[in-house]
Amino acid sequence: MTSKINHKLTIIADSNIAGLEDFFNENTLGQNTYQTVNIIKVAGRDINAQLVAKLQPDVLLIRSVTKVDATLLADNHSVKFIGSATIGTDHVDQGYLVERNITFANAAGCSKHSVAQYVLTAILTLRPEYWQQLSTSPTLGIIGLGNIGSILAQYATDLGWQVLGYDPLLPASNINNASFDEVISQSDVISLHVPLTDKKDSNNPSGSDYPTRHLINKTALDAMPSETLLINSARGPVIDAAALQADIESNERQVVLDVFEHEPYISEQLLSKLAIATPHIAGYTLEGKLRGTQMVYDALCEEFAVTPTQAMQQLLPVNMYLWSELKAYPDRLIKFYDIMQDDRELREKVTNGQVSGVDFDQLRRDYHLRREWQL
Ligand SMILES: NC(=O)c1ccc[n+]([C@@H]2O[C@H](COP(=O)([O-])OP(=O)(O)OC[C@H]3O[C@@H](n4cnc5c(N)ncnc54)[C@H](O)[C@@H]3O)[C@@H](O)[C@H]2O)c1
Ligand SMILES: O=C(O)[C@H](O)[C@H](O)COP(=O)(O)O
Repeated sequence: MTSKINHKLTIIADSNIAGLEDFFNENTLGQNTYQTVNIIKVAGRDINAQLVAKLQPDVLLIRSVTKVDATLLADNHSVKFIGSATIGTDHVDQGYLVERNITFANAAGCSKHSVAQYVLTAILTLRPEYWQQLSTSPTLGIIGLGNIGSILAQYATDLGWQVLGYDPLLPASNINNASFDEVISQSDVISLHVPLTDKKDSNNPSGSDYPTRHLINKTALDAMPSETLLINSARGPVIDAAALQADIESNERQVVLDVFEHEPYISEQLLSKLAIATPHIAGYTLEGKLRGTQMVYDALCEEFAVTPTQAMQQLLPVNMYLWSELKAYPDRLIKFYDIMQDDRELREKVTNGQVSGVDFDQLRRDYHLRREWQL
């Protein structure tokens, strides 16, 4: 950024970002740098080209529902920093931001424990016998072994489960130990932890040689034993929803979805077939969201050469949720996280054959943030 000294900093921020006022104000961004910090809080889906052109902000702070690309920034030449307080970045055209010399930061790994604990809760709610499988331990298939997948593998190993992992972009390891086909055909449970990517080609140079859109398609579902529990807390389009619906109808498969191909809309036809359904809240713990804000704040301070002065620990109430306690007393799971309450609240929103986008967003906006289990 050319001039670090300014008299006013304008930030447009997604109102669903936790701790906005605590992290972004005159004191936390350096008293000598900015005399005023003006935060305009907006619903993420309402951060659009017209607003960005009208307000000419210096900074955008977003979450996954704001698409950042040439359309959003066509008539704006003031933004110098964009932070997404999320892990996923599929909503951001990062190549375009490089062309525009706009610094981008996301919050890699911020909610890795939250999502892994969500997956464990779903599995153990549906299959409590897995707590202490004395005879044969269950096999957990994990597709994508980055921050979340690898943490989930640690929890699974801690419970004595077998892990079959597949990640073509990482070297073989004690968890990256199987082919895609082996995970699909030999797992009792399969959990998806990949980014949403499309095929790399001349039109999409930033794509992937291992695209994940519709990674789980009819072919994969046909090769999956009908008793295999399938869980998606990555991105909805990683699973072909039409193929999934047909698969559940013919195989009666147990499926858990926290993300949906046509999010924020969910058809009742699909919803009624799911064992557990939640409105994209797997990462929604107080720790996970505040850690996301912290990481974006730290990146903004680095951009402005300002020493960070706000730490999330100061914002966290006492946390009594211990993984060691839950392992010792599995029947306390519902007190740690009652996932079926989230499921019920989503299903109660069905009107006229679907969950509307407005209701889906309201559930996420008003979600009572869980607490992340402490190790
Ligand atoms: N539901 C939620 O609330 C929630 C919360 C956080 C993240 N997410 C989603 O989960 C995704 C994963 O998060 P993460 O922190 O583990 O990301 P990460 O980038 O740390 O790990 C993703 C892993 O997927 C691997 N991968 C990429 N393409 C693959 C393929 N075709 N097959 C197998 N593996 C492949 C990568 O090599 C990488 O190791 C995010 O991109 C985000 O979309 C969802
Ligand atoms: O990518 C992530 O971090 C998660 O999917 C996160 O939940 C994004 O959802 P958002 O709250 O941004 O809508």
